[in-house]
Amino acid sequence: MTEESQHQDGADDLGRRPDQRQEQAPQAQGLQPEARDLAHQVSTAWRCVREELTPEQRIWLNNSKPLTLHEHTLMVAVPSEFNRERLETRYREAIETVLAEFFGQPTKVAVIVDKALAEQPPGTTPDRVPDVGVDAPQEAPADRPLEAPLDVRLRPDDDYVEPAYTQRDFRSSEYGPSVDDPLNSPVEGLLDGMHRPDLSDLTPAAGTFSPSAPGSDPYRDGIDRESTDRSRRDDSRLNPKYSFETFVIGSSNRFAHAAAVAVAESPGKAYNPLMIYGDSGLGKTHLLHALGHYVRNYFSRARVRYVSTEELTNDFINAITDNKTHQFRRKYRDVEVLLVDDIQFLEGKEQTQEEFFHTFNTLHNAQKQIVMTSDRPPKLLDSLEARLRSRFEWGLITDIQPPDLETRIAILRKKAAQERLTAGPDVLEFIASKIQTNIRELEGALIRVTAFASLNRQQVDMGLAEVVLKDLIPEGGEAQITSGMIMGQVASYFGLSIDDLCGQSRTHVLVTARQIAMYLCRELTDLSLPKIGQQFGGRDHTTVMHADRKIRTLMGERRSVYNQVTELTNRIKQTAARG
Ligand SMILES: Nc1ncnc2c1ncn2[C@@H]1O[C@H](COP(=O)(O)OP(=O)(O)OP(=O)(O)O)[C@@H](O)[C@H]1O
Repeated sequence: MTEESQHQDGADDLGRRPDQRQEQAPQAQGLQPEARDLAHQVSTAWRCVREELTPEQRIWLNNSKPLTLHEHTLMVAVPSEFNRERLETRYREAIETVLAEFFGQPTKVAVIVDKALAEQPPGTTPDRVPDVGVDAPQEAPADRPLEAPLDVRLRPDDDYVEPAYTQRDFRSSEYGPSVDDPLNSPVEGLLDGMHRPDLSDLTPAAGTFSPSAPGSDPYRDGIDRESTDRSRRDDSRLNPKYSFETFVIGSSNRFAHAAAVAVAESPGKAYNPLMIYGDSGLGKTHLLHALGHYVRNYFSRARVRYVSTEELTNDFINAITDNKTHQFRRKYRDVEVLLVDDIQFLEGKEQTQEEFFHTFNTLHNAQKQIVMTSDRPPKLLDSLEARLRSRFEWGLITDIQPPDLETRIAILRKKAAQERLTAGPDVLEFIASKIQTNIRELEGALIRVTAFASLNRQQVDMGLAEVVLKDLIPEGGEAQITSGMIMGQVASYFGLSIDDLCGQSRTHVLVTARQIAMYLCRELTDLSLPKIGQQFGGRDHTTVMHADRKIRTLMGERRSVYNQVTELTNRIKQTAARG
């Protein structure tokens, strides 16, 4: 669904009815009409809020800036955590009442902190979206404060604006995990990729990255040291490569990213739960891990747990079988942040739903943060209990859409730099133009191209990229590929049976064939790691992850593996195309 797609009732994705869309912003220059319209709506809505609030309420809006409207949520930046808390706890209702009236339907307000706004004298921040070139109507001058609420800028908590992307931050035992703790020491890859991302015009609000002040860490005090240490010894199972620094922001994921940052800055306080939904391979898991890293790095004592829904279900089944439900509950309830991936897999699992319902309530009541991802918005999770679905809608729901061409190029550029792959801008653009809907496939294509060049000791140029991608993308578009197809083709290619692939034998040929099959399942299907593991004789998701990484590496090192993978990909795609 694109931003401008239409709903049956004629409203677009922003919830605007046709009559509302007629009210165009006057003479906005340099933007597409839709963007101008949106910019105008957002700034006018925020101006209405200002006008409707009482003077005491209004002073808390000084130096605020409306950013964007996404579905039924208006996102606004304010200069400090203090302002944000005020707006959220005291004035949210008043603001949302005005917004509902303005947009003609319930509209939420989502507040993030941009400390750069504090540098502007109160009243100078325009109530307009930050797009250059929007010729929004003149704003009414902001009210002068009756008292100076923004003196909060002088509080030590809010003074702290350490740049977020320095190695020192992550080594610092003050803001981050202790360096003595081997599990918490800076992780390989995290520091490698620790440059400021090239966000340029893709950045929503630089200030959203400012970490909270050390003194504002709600988890520094009051948490039993022993339980904290115990939990930090526990692996929170976050992939070090999935951080905010390595996440490229574009219009397709800007809101989801900003929401994730807002939650990471104030776990349990900002939006609870946060639900990120979207199709496969668009970065939901990446954002979930990034949020987890951020919390672990900046709230030194917060316990973060990441789990896929399939593992959660397996864990629960094991807990019942082994009579260990007590341990299960502690594992998932004694945390400050619970990250649950692919919650759609709870569908049809009634007992796990029941247990998760109680876990959710316990965490939510204790103001512990819950973040979930799904392939659909909660209201489309048909086979989920209504009480769970409605709880998933309590907080903030945001989607991720397929990235546009510029974002795809930026992702490839970042990936190439991260993995030290050499490919010119024309090649990156070519790959990005060919693969449009799945970022995992986009990355896979880059790896294929660079691996082929490395094996043949050739430059990565357009000719080479065309040859490699021609094999990868069959004429006539994508056909549905299943794990069964992949396993069948791999088994017959290596002269094995499917039982062999799923069995326990560890002969060299079998291990390679099994790993290639797992890699291809990851690359060519939407199956999650645990689901792939299940198909291969109930193996753990970490085995699949290992296979995926190993084959990616071997493809660049061994011609035989590269050829096998390429040949198999062709055969599988041809089989799928034949139906
Ligand atoms: N905006 C982005 N910037 C950089 N890399 C990205 C971005 N979005 C996705 N990726 C990369 O694309 C790959 C797939 O992303 P991820 O696994 O997070 O997708 P997903 O939406 O969770 O998919 P699934 O639903 O299949 O689990 C990952 O390697 C991730 O790092």
